[in-house]
Amino acid sequence: MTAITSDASTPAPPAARGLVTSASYSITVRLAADGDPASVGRIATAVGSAGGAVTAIDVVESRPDGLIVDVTCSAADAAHSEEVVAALDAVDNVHVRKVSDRTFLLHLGGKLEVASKVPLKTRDDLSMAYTPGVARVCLALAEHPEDVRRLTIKGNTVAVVTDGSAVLGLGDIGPGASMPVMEGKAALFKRFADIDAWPIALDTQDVDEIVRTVELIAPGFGGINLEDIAAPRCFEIEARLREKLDIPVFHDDQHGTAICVLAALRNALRVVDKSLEDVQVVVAGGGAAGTAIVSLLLEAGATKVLVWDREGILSPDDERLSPAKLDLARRTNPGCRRGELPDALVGADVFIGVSAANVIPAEALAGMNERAVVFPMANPTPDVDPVRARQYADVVASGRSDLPNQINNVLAFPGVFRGLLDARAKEVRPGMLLAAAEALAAVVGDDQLNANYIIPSVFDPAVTQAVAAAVEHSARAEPGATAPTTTDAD
Ligand SMILES: NC(=O)c1ccc[n+]([C@@H]2O[C@H](COP(=O)([O-])OP(=O)(O)OC[C@H]3O[C@@H](n4cnc5c(N)ncnc54)[C@H](O)[C@@H]3O)[C@@H](O)[C@H]2O)c1
Ligand SMILES: O=C(O)C[C@H](O)C(=O)O
Repeated sequence: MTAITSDASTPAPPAARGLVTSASYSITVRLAADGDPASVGRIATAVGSAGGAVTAIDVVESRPDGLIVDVTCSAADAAHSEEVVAALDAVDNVHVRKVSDRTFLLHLGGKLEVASKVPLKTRDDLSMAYTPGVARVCLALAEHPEDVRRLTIKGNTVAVVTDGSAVLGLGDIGPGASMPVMEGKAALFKRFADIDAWPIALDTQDVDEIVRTVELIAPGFGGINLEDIAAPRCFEIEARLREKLDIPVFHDDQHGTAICVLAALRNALRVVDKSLEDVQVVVAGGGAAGTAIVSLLLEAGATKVLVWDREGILSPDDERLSPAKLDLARRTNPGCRRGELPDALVGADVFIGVSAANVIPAEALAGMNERAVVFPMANPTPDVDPVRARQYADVVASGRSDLPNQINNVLAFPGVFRGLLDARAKEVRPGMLLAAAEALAAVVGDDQLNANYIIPSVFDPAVTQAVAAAVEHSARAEPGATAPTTTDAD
């Protein structure tokens, strides 16, 4: 648990600073209060006046002369948590005993465990689940390797593999520090698709070593989810693994994002009554997410896409470009248009931001066409302020959970892998990604669609089901994309 750090300056009240409380800055403060019945009310008032939100007050101990109380409340950030604690400490006859950060408490010991699916209560159980009975199953698999998916965890297990080089918006923080994200991803796989995923954080950023390591561990997995590996290394790693392995390899930061963006864009264009084939799209950020988004949009029928990155609008005649960006430029900008992001946005219908925080002011959107669609998705701070973007666009979506239209990969990857595993897919093909995006878009019915609801909630059970069914169907329809069916070894 981290200590909550102090800030010597006196900040303006949280509401005046535009702060919004969030469960991710949730604290539990243990307080000793006197026996005055009004104390609990004073405690709640103190939290509220400091801008915090009380979510629970639990009496831990009651004595004739006082109470020990746990107050749980949400704050807006770490500094604000400290203001809330200070406000509680200032209440007459109330003393702060301990402050716990609930997000850190939730991570104690990690977020995952392995559970046995078979009973191990008797010697008979042991004889079947382990030696000697297990040996017969091993020999059967040696004879019929195609049955490994059916008789082991392989058929329902995904490796979540990272090198810790591009973790969330945090950058290259290394394999150990990446583990909470990888564990979280595995927890989401289980929660939304009942897939047993395992975090694998590699202590190398060498492409050859990563490829070889994943190749070596692949026999025990039904799929590989590459996660938070920096571009352009991620492109080569994925391509080489796809070449070598007979299980699907899917870099979620690329393809999961692309599926969600295409789904959201399909619905946004329904709202503004424009078609993908006709709109001018501008993508900021030609990295992992941007490259995959562009590929899927082109696959889906988009004809006018420009990509902007550090070098300006990516153009095939720009000698500074890396091979990956050059390829992107060739596929999007044959006319060699040059300029900066505001130039690209003049006359554009759609802006998709997957670059970095605040790369343009909202005013730069003014040059876009009527009924513009703007998706600034850089996390945690979007490429352009999504609230101010509403002045210039009819539909706005971002990665933020505190605004409408949150685009998050969890809408896609659980269903994608559920479908791939159920189809016994050996590989991922573009048709499967397209099918996933169209199915995700279709979850929002005509009677639900509006500018603030272009993408469904991840808690809608129809989401994973629809994506999984579409991917499974698409995989089965693709010649050679699935493994042969099993024999009846039992
Ligand atoms: N669902 C989502 O909300 C979602 C999904 C994926 C990525 N993202 C966000 O999108 C962003 C990019 O992710 P990625 O995985 O593609 O990262 P990446 O590092 O592979 O790519 C980022 C690209 O943006 C460019 N870039 C960065 N800062 C720039 C600047 N100031 N000006 C111009 N170009 C700049 C980089 O050169 C790079 O090509 C991140 O903020 C990430 O959190 C959001
Ligand atoms: O995995 C996610 O949902 C987060 C996203 O990919 C991001 O990089 O911000």
